Amino acid sequence: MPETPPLLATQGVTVRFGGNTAVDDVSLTMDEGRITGLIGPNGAGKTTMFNTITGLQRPASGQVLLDGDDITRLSPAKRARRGMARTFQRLELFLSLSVRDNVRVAGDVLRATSRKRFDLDEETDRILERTGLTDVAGRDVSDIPIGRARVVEVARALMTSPRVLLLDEPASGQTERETEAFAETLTGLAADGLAICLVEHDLPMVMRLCSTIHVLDYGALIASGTPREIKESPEVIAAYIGTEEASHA
Ligand SMILES: Nc1ncnc2c1ncn2[C@@H]1O[C@H](COP(=O)(O)OP(=O)(O)OP(=O)(O)O)[C@@H](O)[C@H]1O
Repeated sequence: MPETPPLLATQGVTVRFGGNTAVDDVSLTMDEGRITGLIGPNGAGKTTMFNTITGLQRPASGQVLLDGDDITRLSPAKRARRGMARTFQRLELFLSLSVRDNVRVAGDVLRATSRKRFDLDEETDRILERTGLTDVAGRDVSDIPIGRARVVEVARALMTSPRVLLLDEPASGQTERETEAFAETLTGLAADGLAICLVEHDLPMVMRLCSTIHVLDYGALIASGTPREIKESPEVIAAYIGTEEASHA
């Protein structure tokens, strides 16, 4: 029996900006039903990896595979249609719209551009409930704490019914309590089968939620493993965990 390929994989991905190698020969995987961490110091190449996986950045070499299919040349829109969704480090929300409308509009776009048929209001309510946003649904995004606005971004990404969800520093700006609730939401989403990839400087959160963690340093993958393996890796301690940077995490 042939082995089932990971839901998402990169193979030997290299990205260069002029003479600077931002990502250097990186191979990693993400599986359905799991939260995978992608960590490393500032400038290590995490966002560039997300951009390459979602199609915003063309790699100099290497492949991105979804279900084992090479999607390296597909546009971001085609990848989205195949089940990829992401959030950005900077909030990309409509500040003067309500939380509900910010989420609803993503479903509206999906209905207009795909053959998917669903009740938009029902689906919006379901996602708001799923992400714990029902209590602020009617408020303008500009009027809620930034930590909860980050969850609105996630809710919006969920409206496209993704199979892979890439989150770029989703907990930044969250209070401890918000992070606690958010972590529970992510665990629930993964339990439903979603593959989640988390770029996050909050190391305790990453260690608690992720089954596998990939560590980048200066563009190179220096370790991949369970939280325990990562915590004990001499390379990771030297490059990241042992540095002052990690003490801010
Ligand atoms: N569009 C670009 N043009 C030139 N260099 C870039 C570009 N985007 C990223 N870089 C460089 O590539 C390297 C990796 O950057 P990237 O933003 O992927 O790191 P990161 O791990 O996401 O960092 P952070 O934790 O600060 O978000 C850095 O040296 C960065 O300066």
